[in-house]
Amino acid sequence: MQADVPADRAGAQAEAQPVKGREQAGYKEGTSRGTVRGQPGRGRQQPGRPGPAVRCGMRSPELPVPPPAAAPRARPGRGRTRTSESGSASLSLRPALPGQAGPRAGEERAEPRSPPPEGRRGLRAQTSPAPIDGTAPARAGGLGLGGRAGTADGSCLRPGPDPGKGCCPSYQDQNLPPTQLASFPIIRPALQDLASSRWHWADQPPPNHGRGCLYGLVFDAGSTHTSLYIYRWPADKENDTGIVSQVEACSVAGPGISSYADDPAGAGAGLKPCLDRAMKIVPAEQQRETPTYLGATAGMRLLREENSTKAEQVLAEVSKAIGAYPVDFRGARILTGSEEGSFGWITVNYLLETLVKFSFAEKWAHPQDTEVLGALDLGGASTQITFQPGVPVEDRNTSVFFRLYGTDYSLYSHSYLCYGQSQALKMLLAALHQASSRAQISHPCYPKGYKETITVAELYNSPCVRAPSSARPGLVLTVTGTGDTDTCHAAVQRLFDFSCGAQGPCGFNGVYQPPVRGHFFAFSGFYHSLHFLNLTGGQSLSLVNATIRKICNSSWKQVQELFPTASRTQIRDACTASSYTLTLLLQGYKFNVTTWPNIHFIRQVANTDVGWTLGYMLNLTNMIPSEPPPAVVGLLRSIWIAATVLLAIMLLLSSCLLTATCCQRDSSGYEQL
Ligand SMILES: O=c1ccn([C@@H]2O[C@H](COP(=O)(O)OP(=O)(O)O)[C@@H](O)[C@H]2O)c(=O)[nH]1
Repeated sequence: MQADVPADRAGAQAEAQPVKGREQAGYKEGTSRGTVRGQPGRGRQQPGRPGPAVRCGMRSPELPVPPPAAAPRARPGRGRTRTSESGSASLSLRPALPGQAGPRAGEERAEPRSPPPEGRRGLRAQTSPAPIDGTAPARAGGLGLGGRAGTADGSCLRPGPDPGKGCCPSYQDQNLPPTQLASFPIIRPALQDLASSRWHWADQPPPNHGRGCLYGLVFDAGSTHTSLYIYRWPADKENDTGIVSQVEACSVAGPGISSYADDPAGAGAGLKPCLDRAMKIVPAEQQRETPTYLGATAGMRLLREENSTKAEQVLAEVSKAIGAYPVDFRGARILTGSEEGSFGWITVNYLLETLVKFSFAEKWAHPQDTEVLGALDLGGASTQITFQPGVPVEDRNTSVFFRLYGTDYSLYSHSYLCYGQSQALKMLLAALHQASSRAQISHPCYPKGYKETITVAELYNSPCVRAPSSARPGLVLTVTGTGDTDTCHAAVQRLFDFSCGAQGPCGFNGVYQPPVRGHFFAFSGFYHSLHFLNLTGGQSLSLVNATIRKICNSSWKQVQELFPTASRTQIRDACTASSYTLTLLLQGYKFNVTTWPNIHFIRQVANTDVGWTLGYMLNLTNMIPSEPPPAVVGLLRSIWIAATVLLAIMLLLSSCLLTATCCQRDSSGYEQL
């Protein structure tokens, strides 16, 4: 793990070192192969609680290094790279303790270089209603997911008067046709069989029809905002599999919790409306057994770089606020970049059932013909790339191992701090300011005719940017848009160092990255920036380029007319954000015209938001075992037995055929063999 803070334009630089052999709550760094450990088979804990099965009824920082400047290349197999937040990781299932903060300064050490419905029998297949753009039609559920049903807002199709009760997916609700398969070739194999067979409950209604759900709550405390995700799954799980569906995503008013550094109590108070909402959804008698987590991401990683005390105070306040509710609160902590990327990868593949799925034999099985997907996450303060490269990951800091359902996954995962959208746009503005060295800034990515003012203090309020020593905090800067596509593109590119040198493949800023492989889901900021321009529907790279070019050449008046209902900030940033997204994907992560179609811009899968939170909860609640569930073992054994019997029959038949042939030849007067 390490961290880099942009040195010149970026401000501070820091590194965090892997902590060998130490296991943190929910995360283990180091080089050893690890697993997402579950307790397969009998005696396995039910999600969300220790002990016997629950019956119901009763979600280092590294700061960017300026490109050409001095970002030493990552050396495969060696130490640290800059601008990274990854680390060799293997996820454990040890939950965070209540109130426990995440990795602390010593654990994800930073050395600033410069200031700055059940998986139940009978369910053969299900799908979700026809998705809107950004939602993938998938078999609801993932590892053992049977499916889910829901509305666009994530609520139950038939919530009833009390949304907390009688809301487990029902047969009728889930007997829906798969749609838009063609849009997602990677998941087509998994879906086609389902399409042809029609989703249905195999033999009988679900045992828990209308009742028997467990709940889990995860706060995603991002740099720009906080959301509370309310998940639910059937209590009666079959063979270590289950269905987790998103009941609701409650958006917390205001900015991300890192913005409350000088008012920590405000961060806690802001969570209450969503906690109140959750208490209306989770039945009263189940609240105390509802596992509840808060995971903070890059915004808090940056705050911790700046002021670890303030970061701890914020975490303490949000913990206090959540702890005041009758839930099984299991801690508020700061995720490492590697965790953020890894849990996002788990979420994606869980939702698409690429890790294990319900087979025609009505058994949970490891899909033989399905490739796992990669995950591309663009937050406000960091961006993550996680995928299975198919070649050994040469840099231990970016390698992640998982053992899920008896299958080993060797992944590449890396997080670039400060290269989230908001911080990258801030770095761009700071770079433009420093290039102008006046109180007037010409912004080539802002529309021509657009004008705004910003103080030096506001511009340089992040460790990702470092104010020039001559700059007075109170100085008011005037930013004027010039709407110049080519100049914009060049300015965005200067945020990165794309050179890889002679030491092997890289992403950017000298960070090792094997060539991208397979299909990817791109979510969060990747989705939002392109969705705003209607470019998330599988458009060709040339069309995407042309559209962004057109937007970037538009005047302020023209873009306002184009997006009459969008906010001023959204319209202002349309060109910058989309240009940044494209540059990051193509030159940063090294996608090209051939691999571009393999990127699927997605917001939701089957009414569940794609992000790290679901994977986080699945891990911490032991819902993903490292070993195959008994059903899978059973299936493999059955296959072995069937294959043996078949071989015996074939040998017998061959022997009979040979004997018959010999006798026939003999009777025809041929020489005996
Ligand atoms: O409706 C939305 C919701 C989110 N976002 C973007 O999605 C990302 C969410 O990032 P988050 O706050 O989670 O930041 P992190 O802490 O993960 O870096 C940011 O780039 C937001 O600008 C957006 O553009 N529109």
